[in-house]
Amino acid sequence: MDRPDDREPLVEIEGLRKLFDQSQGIVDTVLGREPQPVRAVDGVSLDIYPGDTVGIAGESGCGKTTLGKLLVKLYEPTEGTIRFDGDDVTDMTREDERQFRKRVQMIFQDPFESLNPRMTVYDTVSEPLKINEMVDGYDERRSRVKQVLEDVGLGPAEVYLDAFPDELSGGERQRVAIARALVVDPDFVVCDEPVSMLDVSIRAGVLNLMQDLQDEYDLTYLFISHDLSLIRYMCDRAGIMYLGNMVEQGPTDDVIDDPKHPYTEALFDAVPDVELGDDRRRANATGEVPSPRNPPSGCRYHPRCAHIIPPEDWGGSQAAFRRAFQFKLKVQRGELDAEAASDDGDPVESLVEQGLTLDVPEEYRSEREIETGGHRTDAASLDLPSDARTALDEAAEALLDGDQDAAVAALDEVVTTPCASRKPRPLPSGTREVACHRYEDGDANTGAIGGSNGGLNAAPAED
Ligand SMILES: Nc1ncnc2c1ncn2[C@@H]1O[C@H](COP(=O)(O)OP(=O)(O)OP(=O)(O)O)[C@@H](O)[C@H]1O
Repeated sequence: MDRPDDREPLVEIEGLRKLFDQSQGIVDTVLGREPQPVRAVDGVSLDIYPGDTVGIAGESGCGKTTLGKLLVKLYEPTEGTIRFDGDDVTDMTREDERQFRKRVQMIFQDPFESLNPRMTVYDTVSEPLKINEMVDGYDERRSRVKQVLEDVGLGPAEVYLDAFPDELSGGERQRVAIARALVVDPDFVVCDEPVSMLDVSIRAGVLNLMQDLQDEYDLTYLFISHDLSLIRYMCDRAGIMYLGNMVEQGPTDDVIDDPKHPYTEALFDAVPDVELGDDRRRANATGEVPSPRNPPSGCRYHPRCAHIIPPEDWGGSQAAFRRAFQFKLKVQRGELDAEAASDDGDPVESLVEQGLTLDVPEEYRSEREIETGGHRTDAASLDLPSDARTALDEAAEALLDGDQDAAVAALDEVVTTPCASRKPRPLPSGTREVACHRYEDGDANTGAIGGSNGGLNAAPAED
């Protein structure tokens, strides 16, 4: 993979995991099920180089904030290592940890929550200096605080020193939070959605300020954001997370302009202000994000993936396989309505049609899908191979008999995917690293698992 240069990384993350134990819900308790931990971060590796701005993007709940908090040691990892400037962060002496806490800071999304309402701006910004015993005496401390306030655009500083947070605007409050982070002259700052709570009209000003401060204070940034246009604007490198995994990482422009992982493609499709145009709608995710307590086997993304890989002996197109796989998922989840189908002329046909329909979540719908209420209704024209069609019919008949297990068993021989059997390793592909079975031979168009593509090449993804 393309590396910025031959410098040593400032932050090295390897195999990082954070599982949160959660108390059981009532259903689990009644059914006597073992509580499942939330797999918030589940095997992330990433290097961050000095002076870089790295962006982490992904849907809500994919583990971005947890990753950020692990990096500043607000959480201890369940597994894996974080090295900062060569030192293992999880195994530090008290003195090393004191130094680390000075060198690494975090700016949070909500300046209303991150600032103590009972502390003045001076007290807020000077507190880290006192805790870290960094400057001698009141005069020096006051002059340092004033300098940082001016640096973050709160000048003249005298106007702000005695103000309380509720006397400030949202933008001013976030600048105070930035000043508090910078007053100890850190090397690495994790910025978790730093402008998302601010009025749109002032966001650019705060981001530009953060860019200026990066030069002035010689900072390395990790930006966490839903906002892909912000990631594009601020970050040299981008990492895309899905259900606790890093699915793709590399130079930001490459990741955005030529996404390789199907999830990255879907994510950019969903963002109107990254102007990709309709011809870039190469992949759409289907369904909702699964629970991180019980993530899918193999590739976490496979149940929603537009490029899911058919088995080697699949006789139809990839598009047809994807529909058949959606059918199987709906059978497994008990989502097919056999009762409604029974009222139709041909209940088997009706149930098969129901199962083959892709349900596209609102944020991913194209104009055509919005018109059809999020369903793609051209299931009848699919080139399903005859053995698959037979399996689907058998499954539908079993469902109509009320036998879900038999329905799943009917599909198990024919509708299988290598994507569900093994988790893909992040591997270099061009300028980046991609964790997708389609790239295990280096390029999506030259093969798939085992060297044969099972019909993958011949079949472009559905649009
Ligand atoms: N302290 C915690 N205890 C239990 N579960 C947690 C805790 N913190 C986060 N989680 C869970 O871990 C998963 C990842 O959460 P996280 O906040 O890291 O995601 P995120 O990508 O930052 O989401 P968002 O963009 O909504 O902030 C979620 O399912 C969340 O509910």
